[in-house]
Amino acid sequence: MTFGTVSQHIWKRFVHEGVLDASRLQKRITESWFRCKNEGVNPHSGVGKKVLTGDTFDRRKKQNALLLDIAIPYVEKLFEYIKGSHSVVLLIDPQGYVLTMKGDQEVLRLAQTINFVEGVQWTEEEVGTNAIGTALIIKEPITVVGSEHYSLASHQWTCSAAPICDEEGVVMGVINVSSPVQHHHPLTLAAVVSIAYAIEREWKIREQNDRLELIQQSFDLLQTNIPMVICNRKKQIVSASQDVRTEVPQWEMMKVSELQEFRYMERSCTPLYSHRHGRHIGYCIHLKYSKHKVLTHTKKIKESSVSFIFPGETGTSEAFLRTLREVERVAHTDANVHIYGESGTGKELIARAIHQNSAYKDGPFVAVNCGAIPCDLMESELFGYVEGAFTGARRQGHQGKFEQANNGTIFLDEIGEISPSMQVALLRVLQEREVTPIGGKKAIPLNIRVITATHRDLRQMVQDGTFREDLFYRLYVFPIYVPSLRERKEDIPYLIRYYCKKNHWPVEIPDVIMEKIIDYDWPGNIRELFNVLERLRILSGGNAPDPSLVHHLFVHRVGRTSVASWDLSFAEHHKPLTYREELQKREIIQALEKTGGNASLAAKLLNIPRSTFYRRLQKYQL
Ligand SMILES: Nc1ncnc2c1ncn2[C@@H]1O[C@H](COP(=O)(O)OP(=O)(O)OP(=O)(O)O)[C@@H](O)[C@H]1O
Repeated sequence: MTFGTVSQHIWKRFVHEGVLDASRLQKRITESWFRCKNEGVNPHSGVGKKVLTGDTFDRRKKQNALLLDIAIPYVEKLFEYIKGSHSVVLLIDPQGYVLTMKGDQEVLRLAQTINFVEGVQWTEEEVGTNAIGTALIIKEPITVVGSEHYSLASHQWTCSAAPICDEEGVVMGVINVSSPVQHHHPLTLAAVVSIAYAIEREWKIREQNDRLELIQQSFDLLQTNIPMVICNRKKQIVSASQDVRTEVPQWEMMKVSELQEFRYMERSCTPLYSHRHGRHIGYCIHLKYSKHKVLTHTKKIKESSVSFIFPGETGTSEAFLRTLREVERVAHTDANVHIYGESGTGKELIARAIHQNSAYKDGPFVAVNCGAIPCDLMESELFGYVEGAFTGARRQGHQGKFEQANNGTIFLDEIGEISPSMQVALLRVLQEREVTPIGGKKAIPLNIRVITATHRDLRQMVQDGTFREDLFYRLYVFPIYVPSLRERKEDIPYLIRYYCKKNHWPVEIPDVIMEKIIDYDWPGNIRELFNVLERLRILSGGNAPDPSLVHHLFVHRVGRTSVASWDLSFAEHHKPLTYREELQKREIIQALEKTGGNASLAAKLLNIPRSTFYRRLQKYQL
């Protein structure tokens, strides 16, 4: 039997054999099916399991009072016009709970048979691909028809949903219309999109009105001799006392937590309610001024009552904070994460942050640079080998990276560089969640979080046929973009302070150098910035850098930007070497010179294994 665009045959092949001809399915549905498979959603069920009732449901409705207040009249209006068309209209909260449901009686009864009722949580994780849950993840409107649903229980249904977002793109809820599949109407999606848009506009007007009221209330609340701010519900500042306004030039709509950078700490926080409608609209926050600036290597970010550890400098740019919010969202799940962004932007640090904030945090974090391992060594590096597996194998065998990372996280950097045969082997390990060392007979079960990264466009590689599509969907479950330093220039002063503190170099960078640094394009991103600082520190002999050093730093012109002479190599390859790496490179060149270019002898001379020597040759492009 065929419903909508997908035949049951395609669905069956995917759920039973994992085989999918993606050209037969729309992209969003394909991606969602892979997500469901990875999450272990049961394709043969799909009946609602988590249903809130009584007090718990009332509490949830209270939490979403504003959404309900704005959206209910639209839900009712829509229902008035689609009554008798065998449909139900639903309003859903950001966590996927159905807050209200209006519909034709016979359809409500049918919905009850799969527990599609008020209070149920209707997310991808609970019931598989469906318009509501999938719209919540992709933040786009979507229609899901018949067998496009991942789980069997919804195969008789067609659903169209549109997310309701605030001005910053945060999902506030979802509006959805569902019908038995034989009553599918192609224009339903247009209707839900229009309703979502109308709700968003009204939401915006209400927020503006609440903001005006907060400003009015602040006339009475703000006292000139006490530092304090008035904020909206998201703790963004709408009004501030005179001293805060003077000390913090960009205070307007800044998050209260960011005031820490200006030495203001939160002392007390009182909720404020509207005199017009009585709902909670914001906070009055008393501050205290600290003598010392708060600067930590490990920052705790408090956002919407979830705490999150980041082992580096966060800065204040929206671009990077957006990335951190994604990290925070995905860290506690099991989803495979793919991190992409230019070289040196901090992809490995992001991977570490995910590990440290996940359930695997007590296990190992094993990073593997797939681009640095020669093709023929890759399999033994990743999967290990047993004693006597091949000529030249170590006596006691070798534990592979997957096994080393068991119960923790494996970070496969430069995943785009692995060979086609390795892609097949990796896919097998990911599918079966076990690894068999070369020459071994026993498979080792894996309980592991997999994070991958690349500076290349993996999607393009799939289109070009150089990266397997099935492996791509396994790895690309939750992509995270790390912005380049050019996109977050306001973070540069924070990163400089971070570097100085970490290297016990308590100096002020002269304005003239700071300006040059901020002006520069940073093709090698944070790695290049730290490299430049390291040079600056060495040239200054550990003292405060002299402004005249600016001329020594920027002497040659390469391409469109000026770079220092010692930076020519990385400007060309877009990947700067650290000071240690440069020493290592020099040692290798000297050893090769001494041995007349004989690699084995050079490796012996340096007292390192030949495989390491070859890896370094490749790394330094010698
Ligand atoms: N937010 C940050 N705070 C402090 N240090 C950072 C930050 N981001 C990156 N770094 C530092 O910059 C350097 C490069 O970072 P990292 O190796 O994570 O980048 P990458 O994107 O993985 O690079 P590649 O693509 O070349 O592997 C490292 O020394 C790292 O510690």
